[in-house]
Amino acid sequence: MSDWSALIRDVPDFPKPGIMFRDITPVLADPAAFAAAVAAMAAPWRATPPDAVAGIESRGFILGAALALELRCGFVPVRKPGKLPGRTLSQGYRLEYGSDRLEVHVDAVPAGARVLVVDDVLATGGTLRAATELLRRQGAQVIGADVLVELVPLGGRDRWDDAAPLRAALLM
Ligand SMILES: O=P(O)(O)OC[C@H]1O[C@H](OP(=O)(O)OP(=O)(O)O)[C@H](O)[C@@H]1O
Ligand SMILES: Nc1ncnc2[nH]cnc12
Repeated sequence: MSDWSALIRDVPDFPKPGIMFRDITPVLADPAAFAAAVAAMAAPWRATPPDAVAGIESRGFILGAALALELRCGFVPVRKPGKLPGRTLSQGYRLEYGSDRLEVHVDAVPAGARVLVVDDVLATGGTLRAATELLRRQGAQVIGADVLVELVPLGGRDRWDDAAPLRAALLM
């Protein structure tokens, strides 16, 4: 299996001074590494796959869509404001280097559908928390969350604090 994690590149002071940015684009650019990374994310969910993967814009779209194909389920976009054409629900949040809002279509999934929330990086945890609350407000049953990389010192897992499991393919 490819050591995809060795391809993650550290970029200091991006997007702001003091932030060490973990850049996953070299993993995505390498076919064997990309496939191995998605397989690692899929492994915990293969036995009981979700009805849908909800990917968080924008890096969560790349991994979430690949994971949905791998797990043979649907894909739901959780988007930044003003991008979805239908009626939406909206939720504000703070992340490691700023604040933003997320939106989801009111009819994104049927009530009670089993949804897995997916993103590339768990940092302070605000993004994943907001996406999960938004999907629950929409009527989804969030069965868990799945990230490629968990930045352990930033404490996102404490913020998660949820009965649904949070899986990370790599701890840094
Ligand atoms: O755990 P947190 O502190 O909330 O941070 C994690 C979030 O930060 C990044 O998203 P960003 O908003 O930079 O968007 P992008 O995917 O469009 O680059 C990353 O893709 C996660 O979604
Ligand atoms: N340090 C970091 N590297 C990459 N993505 C991030 N999202 C939030 N913090 C991040």
